Amino acid sequence: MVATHPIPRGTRILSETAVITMSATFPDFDTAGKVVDAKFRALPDEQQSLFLALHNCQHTDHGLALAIARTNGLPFGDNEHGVFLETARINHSCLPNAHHAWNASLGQLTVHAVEDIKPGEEITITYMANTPTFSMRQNHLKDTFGFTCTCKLCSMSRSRRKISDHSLDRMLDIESENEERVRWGRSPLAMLHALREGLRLVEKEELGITTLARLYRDVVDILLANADVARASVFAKKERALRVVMEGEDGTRTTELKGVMERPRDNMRFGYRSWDWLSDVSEVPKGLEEEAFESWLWRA
Ligand SMILES: C[S@@+](CC[C@H](N)C(=O)[O-])C[C@H]1O[C@@H](n2cnc3c(N)ncnc32)[C@H](O)[C@@H]1O
Repeated sequence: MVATHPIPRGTRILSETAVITMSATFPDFDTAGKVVDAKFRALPDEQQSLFLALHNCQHTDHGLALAIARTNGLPFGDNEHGVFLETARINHSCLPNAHHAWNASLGQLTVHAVEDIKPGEEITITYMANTPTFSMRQNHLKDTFGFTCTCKLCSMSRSRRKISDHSLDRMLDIESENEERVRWGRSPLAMLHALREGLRLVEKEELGITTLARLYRDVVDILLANADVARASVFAKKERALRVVMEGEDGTRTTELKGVMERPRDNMRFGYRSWDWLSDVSEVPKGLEEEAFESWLWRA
C-alpha cells in the first residue's frame, strides 16, 4: 500500500470491519479450517473475490480459507483475530510509519500514520508484538510470513546492528524480568526503574512510538496498581499524547487514559497490588526544575 498524497502524522488512514473473525485460541487446525471455510462461504460474492485475492504463505492442508486467514489475520479486541481486507494489503516494517489498533467504540480496526508520509512512500505496520533482535525478527518473519525483512532497522550496517541488538536484547530482558516481578507481585520500584531504562533505550535507538507507548502503558499500570495516582496521572498524559497519534481521540486506550487522568481512582487497576504509594493528583509538584521533577516522577 503506497501513499498517493502527503499523509500528516496522526491521520486516520483507514478504519474497517473484519470480514472474517476467529478466536485466537482455536481448538485444532481441522476445526479452525472448517469454521473459517463456513464463514468464507457465507460472505457476499464480491468479498469472497477480494478475500481470495489476498496473499497466502501458509500450507493449505486445512483449506485455503484458513491459510489466507492465517497469512492476513490481525489480533484485535480481547482474544480474536480478524481479516480486514484493506489493512491486509499493508506490508511489514520493524520501524513502521503506521499503526493499527482495535477501536472498540467503532467496532473497527483503525490505521493511523505515526510519521509524516510522503507521496510514493510505502505505508507499513509491524506484524510483531514487540521488537526483538535482528536474527529473532528475521527468523520469525521468514517462518511465519515467508519473507526476508529489509526495513530500515534490518538493513543497518553490521556494526550499527550490533549496538542496536545489544539495546533490543536488554529491552527483552527488562520486559521478561518485569513479567516475573508482576507474576510474583514483587518490587514495583525495580519495575519502575527498569522501565525508565527501557524508555531511555527506546529513545536512544529511535525505536518508535509503538514501543514508547507500550512502555508508558506498563508505567501507568504499575503506578495505578500501587495507588500512586499523582504519578500515574502524569504518565497517563504522556501516553495519551502518543495514543492520540496512534489511535485517534476516540481510540480505546486513548479514552481509557482520559479516565485515568480525570478519575484515576475509578480505574479497575487502582490499588489492586498495594496502597503503599497512595497519593493524590493534587500532590503533583509544581514549579520544580526538570531534573528535580524527573527525580520525583521516577521515585529516583
Ligand atoms: C498480509 S500480506 C501483506 C500484503 C501483501 N504484500 C499483498 O500484496 O497483498 C503479508 C505478506 O506480504 C509480504 N510482505 C509483507 N511485508 C513484507 C516486507 N517487509 N518485505 C517483503 N514482503 C513482505 C509477505 O509475502 C507476507 O507474507
